[in-house]
Amino acid sequence: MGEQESNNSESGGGGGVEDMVEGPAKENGRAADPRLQAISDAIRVVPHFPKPGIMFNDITPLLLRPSVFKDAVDMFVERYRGMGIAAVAGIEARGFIFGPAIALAIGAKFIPLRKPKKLPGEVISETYILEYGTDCLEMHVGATEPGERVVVVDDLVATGGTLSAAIKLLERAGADVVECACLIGLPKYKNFYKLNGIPVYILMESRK
Ligand SMILES: O=P(O)(O)OC[C@H]1O[C@H](OP(=O)(O)OP(=O)(O)O)[C@H](O)[C@@H]1O
Ligand SMILES: Nc1ncnc2[nH]cnc12
Repeated sequence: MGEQESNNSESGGGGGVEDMVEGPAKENGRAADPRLQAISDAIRVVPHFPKPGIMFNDITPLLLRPSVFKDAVDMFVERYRGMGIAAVAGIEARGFIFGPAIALAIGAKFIPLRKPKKLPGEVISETYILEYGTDCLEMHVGATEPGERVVVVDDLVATGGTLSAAIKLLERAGADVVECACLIGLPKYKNFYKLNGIPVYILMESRK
């Protein structure tokens, strides 16, 4: 089993606030999408989890409300349907909750980007720095073909390190990463995203 590794601890290079796509709350100056309030209300902010000082955005209450969960998925489906997206790449673990539903609805395949030593086949790897530690993502060799249009899905972007690692994995395999999509963006980091020029679309900023 081969493994190719690359380290993005110096951040992805390029990027910055211009990579941020305004979410539906502000898009084109229109009124906020009426579904957003219930989505926002269903996200619980837990102080000091998993470490002191971290305000943890917990999406599990949203999953307990099927109509609100569906609205969140639908908002991404409405954005990406008809855009020639061949694959949705979901980031373990919480990108696995939203990504497959979006992929099925737009007729795309789903690519799991997993934490180390979970995928049984040949993988490529990227290490990255988190708000509260370091981690690594892996993807099966052959999961995507050169030139395929891919959207990366996760629940939340904080520093952008995880999305940056995902973009690098996909681009190393020749994919055309169109956009990253998250429910939540942490505003304290939004000027610092390093995502190699790939836009990040968020439904909302964290309330705290
Ligand atoms: O923008 P960043 O600073 O990289 O942080 C965002 C990432 O952190 C969280 O996952 P986490 O690493 O906690 O893993 P988990 O979903 O397995 O709990 C979240 O689901 C994102 O994947
Ligand atoms: N504040 C936060 N809440 C939930 N997930 C996170 N991942 C990184 N920072 C996070």
